[in-house]
Amino acid sequence: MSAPTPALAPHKAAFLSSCVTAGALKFGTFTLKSGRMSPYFFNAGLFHTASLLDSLTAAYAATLASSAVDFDILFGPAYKGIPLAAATAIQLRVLDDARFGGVSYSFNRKEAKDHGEGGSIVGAPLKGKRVVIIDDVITAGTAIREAIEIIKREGGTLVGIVVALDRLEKTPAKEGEQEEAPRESAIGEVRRQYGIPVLSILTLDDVVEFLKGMGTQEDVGRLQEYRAKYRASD
Ligand SMILES: O=P(O)(O)OC[C@H]1O[C@H](OP(=O)(O)OP(=O)(O)O)[C@H](O)[C@@H]1O
Ligand SMILES: O=C(O)c1cc(=O)[nH]c(=O)[nH]1
Repeated sequence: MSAPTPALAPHKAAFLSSCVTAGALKFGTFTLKSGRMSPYFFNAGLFHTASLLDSLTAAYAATLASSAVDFDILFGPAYKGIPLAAATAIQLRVLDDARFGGVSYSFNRKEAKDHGEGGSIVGAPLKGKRVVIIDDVITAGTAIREAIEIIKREGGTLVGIVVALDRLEKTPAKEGEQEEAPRESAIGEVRRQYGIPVLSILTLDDVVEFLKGMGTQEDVGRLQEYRAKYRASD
């Protein structure tokens, strides 16, 4: 294996290296939630050691802190968003206690609890609060739209979204649309529809650049082919 390509910003190359250490970025053939077949897959669940979770959530915190988004609560959609939101809240406080010491986290249950405290929200109540969603990946946008509905229903105001990876891919074809026709990404749709920033630590372009320095010709070729086929118009 050779060193990462110099075209990447150092913090992105460092994060990609920890993806490789965690085994969280895989190349092969994967079925996505949307049903699309992808030659790569990002599994945030594999950042499960203290040091890997530290490096992943430090990258979320740095991305959010360098933006102008003002917020009260980090919301992590079940399941993978849960540890990401909680650990990012700690990272933000470590980064700047005066600015972020009062930040809370919150998440949903996939099934509502019918005993004890009951309900489907754990952590900070969202009512009247400015909420940032912290999740791993947005592809077709199904998961993020569910999270947005929960925040609305609970009376919170969505002010931003941060994901680890922007796959830069167009939404699946709706009825009557041709699969090959140009379309916006789910991230682009959400940005436009809600007028909020959707930030990412990495994009597919970064993964391709990184792989050029680390991977096989075959994997690079398959990623480039996939990107050409599914790249969004925005
Ligand atoms: O944009 P989409 O097409 O919806 O796909 C992306 C989402 O799918 C996965 O979550 P999943 O619902 O599988 O839940 P998990 O966090 O429990 O793995 C992934 O963690 C993203 O959140
Ligand atoms: O689209 C998905 O389902 C998806 C893609 C990906 O790279 N990682 C993930 O957890 N889900």
